[in-house]
Amino acid sequence: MHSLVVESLNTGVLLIDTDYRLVYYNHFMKSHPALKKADAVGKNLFELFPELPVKWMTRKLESVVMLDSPAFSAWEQRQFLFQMRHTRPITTNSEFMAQNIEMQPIKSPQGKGEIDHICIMVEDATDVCFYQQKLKLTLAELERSNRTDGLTQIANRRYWEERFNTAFLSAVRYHEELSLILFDLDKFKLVNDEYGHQAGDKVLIESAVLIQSMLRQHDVFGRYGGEEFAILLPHTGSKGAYELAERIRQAFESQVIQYKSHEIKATLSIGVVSYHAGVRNYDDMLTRADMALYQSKRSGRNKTTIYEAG
Ligand SMILES: Nc1nc2c(ncn2[C@@H]2O[C@H](COP(=O)(O)OP(=O)(O)OP(=O)(O)O)[C@@H](O)[C@H]2O)c(=O)[nH]1
Repeated sequence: MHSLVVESLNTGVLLIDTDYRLVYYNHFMKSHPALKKADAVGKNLFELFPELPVKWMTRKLESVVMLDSPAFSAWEQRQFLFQMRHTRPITTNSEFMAQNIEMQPIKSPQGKGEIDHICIMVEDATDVCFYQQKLKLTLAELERSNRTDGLTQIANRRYWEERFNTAFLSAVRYHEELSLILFDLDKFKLVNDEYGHQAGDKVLIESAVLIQSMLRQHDVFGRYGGEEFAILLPHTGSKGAYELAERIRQAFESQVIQYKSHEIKATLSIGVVSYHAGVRNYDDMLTRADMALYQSKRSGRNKTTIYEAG
């Protein structure tokens, strides 16, 4: 009767002796290729299952016998010990069953009161593993979309400001160089009025792609407002920032955006500011970049102005 119950379990059960020879395995374990043949009983565990991590598992099994206490292996650390295909109708990142394993010391009734066997239980954790992976991916995607501007797919204002704040504190603390480029599309209202809002959107999207391609990995490019963008340049002084701003302005000026039968051209007005002792705080730096940008607009647009103190 007992063996019938163990046979029908939806958990794998293996019984081995203290020389690691297989004594018994239940029906669940028969889906393992090594146990498909009838002559597995009596064979050494590690010969039967070459996928087992011998050193690690021997240590575990020794401790089960020596300490008379169970040992475990969770799928989070080792996805499986026994390489068995899972039978779930779901797509996971592995064709193999995720397993939680428990190794229990056994004193057989006919023995001398010492531990003479170890029972290894194999629980199928594929479902949990699958849903955890899915949750992890969903959370990562949520985090990404929380910091991304929906139209241009670059950093949104909140995330950009967060990064700017951190970079600013680091520049103050470690006396690092830090620059900021703020820019705004010129007469963008006319683009919308002349070609429609969708055309305007396309200009914003393609402009973001063009500019992103000109930046370094550590630069943080964000959409600051409607047609206003900001680039944070860590470890960059005013000369480097100005040169990059000019490169961007010129590339932008030469860019032609195709929308239906229209060829749309646009220009940028840019303000550049670099961190130096006179800058009191984060807002101060932004205000100065904004003043430089305004100066570019006032002096005819399609210009780069670097903020000069005084
Ligand atoms: N298509 C589109 N237009 C936007 C978006 N966000 C802001 N705008 C438009 O950008 C225009 C900004 O206009 P203004 O602030 O007057 O500035 P401007 O026309 O660029 O003129 P200057 O900045 O003075 O050169 C407005 O028409 C907004 O509707 C957007 O996501 N998509």
